[in-house]
Amino acid sequence: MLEFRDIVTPVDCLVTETTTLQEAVEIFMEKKWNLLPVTDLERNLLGVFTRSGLYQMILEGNPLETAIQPYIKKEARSIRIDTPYNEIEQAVKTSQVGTGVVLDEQDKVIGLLTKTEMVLALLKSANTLKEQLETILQHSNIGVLMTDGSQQMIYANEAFAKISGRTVASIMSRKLGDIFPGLLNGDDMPHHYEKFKSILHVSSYETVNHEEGKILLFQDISELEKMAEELETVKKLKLTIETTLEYAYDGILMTDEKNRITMVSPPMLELFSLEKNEVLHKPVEQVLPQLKLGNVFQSEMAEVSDFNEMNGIRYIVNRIPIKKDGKVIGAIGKVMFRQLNEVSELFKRLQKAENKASFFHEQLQKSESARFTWDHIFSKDPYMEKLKKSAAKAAKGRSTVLIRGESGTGKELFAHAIHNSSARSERKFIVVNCAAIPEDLLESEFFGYEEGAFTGAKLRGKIGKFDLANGGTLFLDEIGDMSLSLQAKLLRVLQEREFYRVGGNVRVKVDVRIIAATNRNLEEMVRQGKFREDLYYRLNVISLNIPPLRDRVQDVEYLIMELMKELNSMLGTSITGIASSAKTALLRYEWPGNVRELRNVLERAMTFAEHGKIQAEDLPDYLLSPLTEQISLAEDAELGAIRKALSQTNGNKAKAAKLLGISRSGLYEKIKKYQLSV
Ligand SMILES: Nc1ncnc2c1ncn2[C@@H]1O[C@H](COP(=O)(O)OP(=O)(O)OP(=O)(O)O)[C@@H](O)[C@H]1O
Repeated sequence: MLEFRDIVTPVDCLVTETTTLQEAVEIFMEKKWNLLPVTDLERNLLGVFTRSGLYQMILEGNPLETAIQPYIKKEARSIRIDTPYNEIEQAVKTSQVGTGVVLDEQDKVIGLLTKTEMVLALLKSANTLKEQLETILQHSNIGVLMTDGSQQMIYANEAFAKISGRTVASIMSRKLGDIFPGLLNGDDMPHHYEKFKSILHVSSYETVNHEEGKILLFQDISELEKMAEELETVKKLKLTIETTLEYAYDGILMTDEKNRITMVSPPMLELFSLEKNEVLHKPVEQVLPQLKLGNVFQSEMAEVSDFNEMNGIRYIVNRIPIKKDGKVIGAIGKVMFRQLNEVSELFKRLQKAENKASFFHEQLQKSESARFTWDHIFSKDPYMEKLKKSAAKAAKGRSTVLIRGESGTGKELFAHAIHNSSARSERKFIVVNCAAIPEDLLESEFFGYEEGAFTGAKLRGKIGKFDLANGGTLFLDEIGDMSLSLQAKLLRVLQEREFYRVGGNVRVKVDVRIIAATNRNLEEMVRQGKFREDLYYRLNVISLNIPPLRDRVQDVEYLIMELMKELNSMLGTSITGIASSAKTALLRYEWPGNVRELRNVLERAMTFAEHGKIQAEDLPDYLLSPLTEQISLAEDAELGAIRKALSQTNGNKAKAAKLLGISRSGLYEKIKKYQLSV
């Protein structure tokens, strides 16, 4: 910007009232000025001595040593140096006089301002401006064309030459319409000029001849298009990442160079119970400090955390730095928890299976001895307590014991306890499940066989269960399933305390205590001729009838607690609680499979239970919508009466039907309807 100071001609000589004509002539000759400012000795302006004053002094014949004082013009035009430049420009344009005196801020004379100097200065500044503009235009990416009033090209820059594919020289000195026909369509609005892949801005200016010249600016948009394409690619990439995050199985979040969250996946929000708008653009340290994602900004290395826990869900964090040119510009935090749960669930199951295997291995070691005592038979039911007491008393003698009761009520448990509290507890306890052994093998199972007993077979002899149990106890489970012929042989052993091995003719003496068990109605079988009456009386010396679990209401709750303790040690679990909804379902259920079923249900639930408590959903579905729920009040009463009748008659359906006053087939129908296990 042009400064006023730059165009002032400094006055370096002192002209006062006493300056002589000679001195004045000499100064005029040297300085070529039109006037001399006249001051006092402090350079305060007193007036001006002009060239015409000088000529007048000479013409009037003043001698050269005459002082100029009488010819000084008092009304001198002066301008302060701090006057703004545009005001000066205006003042010079309108002033009648060609030269003004310039005063400094203290009104002392410092110089002169002439119109010539002003014009020269303006010309110089215009030139500078032109040069600056040309430099800008030459280096600009915008193509520039300029015409005069007759559309004659007067300027084209390199950028335009590049855009149009011509040289500057070939463009210049030609008419615009000749080389670029149709370039000016009369519309001055910026528009897309397809031929040069540019946006064209056309503007008009007034030439020195007052004609309308044109300035055309071409903005190359091929670069812009490339950037737009890149932007589109970036946008697509962002969308891909966002979609991936949306459906990611793990919790994932990304941060920028200031570790502020830029993207986050729904599982991450779900795990930490957060909303997207609570975390987005926030520093990770503020909203999810537990991820410790800031670590990777220091270490610049990916790392994996130890196990952490959130609301009982275990998770691990993968921290990954995002690097650009060796600098960390962000981080990715990946939280794995879903697979972990599955893996740890499988791991848990494996552990439980291993515990179970070792438990059964231990049990196997003890298989030929009675494992259970009275303490293993859990009950709070007064009748059961009485039953245990009488069984314990009976155990002391050597009489045969017959244990009755539905499947899973604990008959075998009683047999074990009887043996263990008998005088034979140190001897063997042998179990034979009469229903599980094929009919044709039962005899040899019981009595064994001699070597070579079977024709053609080079079989070595086999020791039978009676031999094995000698001195101890033989538990005959499911005695009601034994064939009549074997019943006869069994009866003989019981009576004579001796037997013959299969294929043998030597009498073998044995001292075996028999405990038999069945869930069948032996009396009915005797009546039907399916069970020998004499054997029935022989076995039924001491009879223990174990009531079903549904008739021992208080036992259900007690058994749940005791069995849970036992199962915990067997499965290696630490399930101690049970949700009330689950408990209600267990208490409401009818338990057709008795304690065995209850035990199985608990074992399954404890395998599935998380966080130390059995929930309703850990129970099998059939337990949650029990049949009883669908039974009306009247049916409820009917069911109760049938159960009572059956238990009073020891499961004898004929007697029970009589008691109920209905036909036997009617009773069978009801049993089917209520799915009673008898
Ligand atoms: N009172 C009880 N206390 C603890 N566990 C019991 C009790 N009654 C039964 N059980 C358990 O229930 C399961 C079935 O018991 P057990 O085998 O003695 O029944 P069972 O009447 O002999 O059955 P089945 O007639 O089908 O042979 C066993 O796991 C046993 O430990």
